[in-house]
Amino acid sequence: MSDAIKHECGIALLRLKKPLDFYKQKYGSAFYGIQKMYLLMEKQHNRGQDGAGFASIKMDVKPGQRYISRVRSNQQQPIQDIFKQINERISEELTAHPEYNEDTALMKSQVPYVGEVYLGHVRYGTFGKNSIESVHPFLRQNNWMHRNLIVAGNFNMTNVKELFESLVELGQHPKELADTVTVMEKIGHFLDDEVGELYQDCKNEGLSKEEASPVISERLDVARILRRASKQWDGGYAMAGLFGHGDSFVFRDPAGIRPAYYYEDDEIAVVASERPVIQTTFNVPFEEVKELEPGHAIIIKKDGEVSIREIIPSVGKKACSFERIYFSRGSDAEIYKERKELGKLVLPQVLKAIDNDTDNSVFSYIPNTAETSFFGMVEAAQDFLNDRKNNHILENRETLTEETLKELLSVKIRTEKVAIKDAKLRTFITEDSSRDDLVAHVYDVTYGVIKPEDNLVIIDDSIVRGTTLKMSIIKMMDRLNPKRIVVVSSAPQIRYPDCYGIDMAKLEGLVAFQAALALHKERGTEDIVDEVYKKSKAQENTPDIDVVNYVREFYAPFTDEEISDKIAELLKTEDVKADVKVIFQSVDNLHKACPDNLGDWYFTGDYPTPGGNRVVNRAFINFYEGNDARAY
Ligand SMILES: NC(=O)CC[C@H](N)C(=O)O
Repeated sequence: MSDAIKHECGIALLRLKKPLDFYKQKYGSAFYGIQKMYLLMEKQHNRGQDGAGFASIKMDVKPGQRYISRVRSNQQQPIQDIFKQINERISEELTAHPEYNEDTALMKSQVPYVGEVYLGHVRYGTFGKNSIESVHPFLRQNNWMHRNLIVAGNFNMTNVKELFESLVELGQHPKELADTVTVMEKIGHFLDDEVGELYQDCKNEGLSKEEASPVISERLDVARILRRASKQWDGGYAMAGLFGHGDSFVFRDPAGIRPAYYYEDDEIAVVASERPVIQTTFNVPFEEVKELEPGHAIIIKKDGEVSIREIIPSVGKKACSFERIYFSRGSDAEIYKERKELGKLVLPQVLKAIDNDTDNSVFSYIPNTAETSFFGMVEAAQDFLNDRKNNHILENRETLTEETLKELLSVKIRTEKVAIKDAKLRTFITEDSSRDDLVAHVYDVTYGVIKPEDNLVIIDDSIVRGTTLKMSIIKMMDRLNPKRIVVVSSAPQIRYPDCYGIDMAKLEGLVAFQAALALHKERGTEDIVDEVYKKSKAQENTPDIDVVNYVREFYAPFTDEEISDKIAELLKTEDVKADVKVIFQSVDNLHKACPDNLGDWYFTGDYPTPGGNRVVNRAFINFYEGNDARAY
């Protein structure tokens, strides 16, 4: 990915089902859980680097003992930072009290972070700022154990403002507008309600208040709380939560937009945003890590019982395809295959752009996420070349000599590592032209591998704004003097904003949008732009369910190729000598390659929740009115 998009978040929930001593005996450490959490989080660091947080719960402690620990950071290396803090704190205790090492129960009662239930989070914000207050997990404290709630999520709701207002209507006074607080308070409200009802039952059964507490924990119906809390949620989410007494859950939205995977055996239950993270941390095979179904929650009760419950009926799975294209680590067995397939499926268009001249073409990629699709593209190019060789041999069967055959077989697909990502260069000079020169050097190139008659084919996983392509990559490639630069996107054109957890909420930033706008200007069809605005404006107060995505009409007059060609024009600065072409995957091929992740709203405008249409509507109004704001 050459464009930096802040996106995603990662969650990790771990429940140790056995007493801590078990892990000490079997794995040699009472810190087993903390170490595994470190791995689960570090191996998801791709999902969030603005902040990281960790919370743990000790079960069955005596009144007066601390049982919830939490640490959060928004420092440069947030995961490292929180584990450094945890480590220092634990070391302090153990240095002062070496006897804890011998007694796990004592250690648990005295040393922070040592517990049975853990929740970790890595964050890229999609709402609000990057202050430490916005870093998950969020904590809602209470003197009743089961009313304590800790929440972290990979999510974005399209209707946070309405959710916030409905809390106010309930008589609440939320102390922040952070979306996570809003969601947490919703759960908290119904938790309180549930506890109230259960207490009434206990009272009717003749239990004292003290006796009622553990019974309430046991009977707490987490699925019911989630069902009631999520009634008005419109968005993509994998919400994770812990209750003070030890119950925990992860709940996935009814379209399965955000991912969640889990694994369970008799020692642990674990949930994470990506499958291979669980595979590698606990050394379990692919098949044993399950995907949480859309609209379902995994609920882990304090007694260790794990259940998968339907919370909201699924509206049809529309899992985010961007997870497959770019966000998730490519070490997932399926994702790896899918990315290769994306590279393979885009090749016919590439061949067209280079007039089938593979002999005078060098294939390369933008590091690192496009590497896998590059392998797929090259394998397909090799197949193409082999076919050509076959045909040639069959046609010239009579005249072939050993020498000509040898020569023929020596022809290969030329692949090179051309683009190199350099360390972030600080733009210390603010004067425009010097700054542009520095920006150009964000990528560097390998010299000496391109001939002047060559096509240089370079694949990227996707093109969002195109800024780095324009300001750096294409300029640097041009220094190698190729005849033509073909930029290939393994994903289709990004035309619409995201509102489900990727921070891509403004239309005017998208290069496909800029291209369509330029085409309207060029062809004098700006009345369509005005028309789309008028229609958008007219439905500003329409209920979400009835809002129509009129932004489609903005793109409708143009073919995909016309937009691609215009993008190429926009990305080619005056100084660039080579011919520049840009190629995008088709949406059909995307679905072919990633058949289980059909969520494609950023490419097609088909939003899987009603709130999506409101967001795209608002995004267009924002663009037209020059309002530089997120559309949710
Ligand atoms: N990327 C995400 O999932 C972000 C989570 C949440 N919306 C936040 O901004 O904190």
